[in-house]
Amino acid sequence: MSERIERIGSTVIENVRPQLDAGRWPVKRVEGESLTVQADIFKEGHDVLVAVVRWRQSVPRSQATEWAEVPMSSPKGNDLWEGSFPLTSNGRYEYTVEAWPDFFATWVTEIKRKVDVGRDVRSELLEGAAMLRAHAERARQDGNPDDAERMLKAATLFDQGMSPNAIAAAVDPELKRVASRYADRSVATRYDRVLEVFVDREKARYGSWYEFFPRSAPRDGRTHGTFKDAEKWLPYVQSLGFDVIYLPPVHPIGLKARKGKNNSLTAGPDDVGSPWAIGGPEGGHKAIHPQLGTLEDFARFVKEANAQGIEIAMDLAYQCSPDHPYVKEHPEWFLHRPDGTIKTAENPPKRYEDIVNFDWLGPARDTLWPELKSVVMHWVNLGVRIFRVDNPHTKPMQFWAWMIREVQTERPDIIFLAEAFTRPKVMKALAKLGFGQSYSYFTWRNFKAEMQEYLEELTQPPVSDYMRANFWPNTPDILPEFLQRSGPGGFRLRAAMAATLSSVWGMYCGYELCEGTPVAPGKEEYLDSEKYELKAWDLDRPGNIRDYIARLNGIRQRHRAFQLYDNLRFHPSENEQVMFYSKRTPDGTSQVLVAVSFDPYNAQDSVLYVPLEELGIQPDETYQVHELMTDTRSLWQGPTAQVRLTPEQPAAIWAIYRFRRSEQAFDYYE
Ligand SMILES: O=P(O)(O)O[C@H]1O[C@H](CO)[C@@H](O[C@H]2O[C@H](CO)[C@@H](O)[C@H](O)[C@H]2O)[C@H](O)[C@H]1O
Repeated sequence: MSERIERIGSTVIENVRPQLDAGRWPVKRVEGESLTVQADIFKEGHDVLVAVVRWRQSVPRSQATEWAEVPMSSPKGNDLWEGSFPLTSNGRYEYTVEAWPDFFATWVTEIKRKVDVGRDVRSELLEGAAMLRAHAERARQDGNPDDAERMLKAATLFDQGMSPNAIAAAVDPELKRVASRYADRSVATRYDRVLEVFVDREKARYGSWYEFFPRSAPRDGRTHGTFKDAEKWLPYVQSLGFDVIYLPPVHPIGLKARKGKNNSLTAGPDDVGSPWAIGGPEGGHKAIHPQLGTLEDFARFVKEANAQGIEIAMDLAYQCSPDHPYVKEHPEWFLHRPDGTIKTAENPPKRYEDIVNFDWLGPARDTLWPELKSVVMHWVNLGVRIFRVDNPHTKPMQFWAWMIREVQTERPDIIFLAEAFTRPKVMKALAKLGFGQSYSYFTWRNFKAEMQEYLEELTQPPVSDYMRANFWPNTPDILPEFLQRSGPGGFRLRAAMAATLSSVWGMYCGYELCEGTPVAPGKEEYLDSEKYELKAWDLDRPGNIRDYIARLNGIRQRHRAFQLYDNLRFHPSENEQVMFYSKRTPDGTSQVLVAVSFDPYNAQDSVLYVPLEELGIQPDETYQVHELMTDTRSLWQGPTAQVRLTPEQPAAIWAIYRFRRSEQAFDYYE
């Protein structure tokens, strides 16, 4: 028989899920969750089947465990089986499925039927006795003599022929349970793949990001900031409720081909250059820009931020200014033109004249790749645990797959965010191969139907099994057209959407000030972009929406439903300008409803259809809602509610409280 046919086994295990691309990549979960594994399992005939999920933790190696098993069940009896195992800690786990026929249990089922219709079962009892002796032998070998004894006693009784005692023993559920432990697993089928799940720490799923340029920290637009200046921003960022600070590159910046203000190709003597043009005489990817400080200053900044409950996400831009030490020391790492010059980089239609690219798959990759991994580990050793990876889609997939797996095998707590705005399949492939978070098209979804359709795709399996979209209403590269015309109402509503639709969101400094002037009509770049100059940020600027942002983040912190990613459900709202959705924790202890307007200019009214059944509310039940943006409470009853949203309050966020009858009185719970 061919190996292929052999592998089917007598018990068939098919359609094991979750699994990604035939098991090529791990699915993703977060520590504290469990993984529910499902499979279609069946066998010819009517044998009773037993199935288990086999699992073990494989990374970190210091916590690797032996294979363990959890039972699977098929509650509906339709050959669909499932079982769950706990993902208690950050790392990589393996799992597979095994199933086998339990012949003794089958025998019990059959003998019951025969006895019920008065058949002579003497011969069947002898078969049962033989089976129990084989089971007893396995029990003895496993070191369980008591179980062996119990089965042998029943076998002796069966040998003595048909008696009320023998029949009673044959159908005794306890005997069946004991025997089942020693079923003959040499006939088991094991699913022919070992699958993986990568279990991130919670920060991969829930976080509120704030981006700022530390070199602008003094806020006068003239003085180059240091990490010590940036430390002074920590209380500000904290007051807005953010818990991750993402810093654009903090390395020395090249002089050759340095860009000037507003992306000009000629820089003046005082121009600071784009921080993504990494590398100068002072060092490259492992060095700190001398005007920002020293490595020690950086490490201190990270420590101070951590002490204030904020993690630092570092930019990982694998590219070099022509002045980078690598260019001189390792010319073999770069892509050269036929005339011998090194090629400059681009992300069409954008051109990056101040940087050059590595020759990713060239003959020197065996030294290049380990060096690039060592860049990550260098910063990890200084306390960084999150990396925002610049333009990963312009580098080969196999490099990322290798690099992320290598890093996370040593340090599973490291999280990588893919800054890839490109074709959907490419973005998904990056997520599959290991990026724990991804940028998304949220930034450009301006209408209800397209937003709902996109979110439904992102937050449901199979995509939610491997991709977590981090929603950014702006970045230093992107001032969306919508915000250029919307006024503060638009800034409020886009922030409310980002912060309540996804459990991970972020914004770039200036958003809270409603900064919305483009470099030119029809362009998405900011005028006087901070990418090329120091900025004088007046954080108290009139018309700012700091309180609004802080309130949104505070709600996210207090209401756990917002901290989960795949729990978003849309519900009908009669007005096309108003989107209505809910989020709840699986145990129902946190449940929220959100209505948000797409109109930054006018008030919008809508009738909302409350998903009473999903929220566990009876049709005639009165429940309390607490609108969290305005801190107002109301009593609702029935399947509809009315909302008015305005540019000042474009989102309503309700926590739901149900009345519970206690012995003394009614009290309510979330
Ligand atoms: O290409 P993306 O739109 O994904 O943008 C990211 O990568 C760019 C290249 O690193 C980066 O561009 C900035 O740095 C370049 C190199 O110094 C410079 O030539 C560009 O003008 C500047 O915008 C961009 O900021 C980053 O988000």
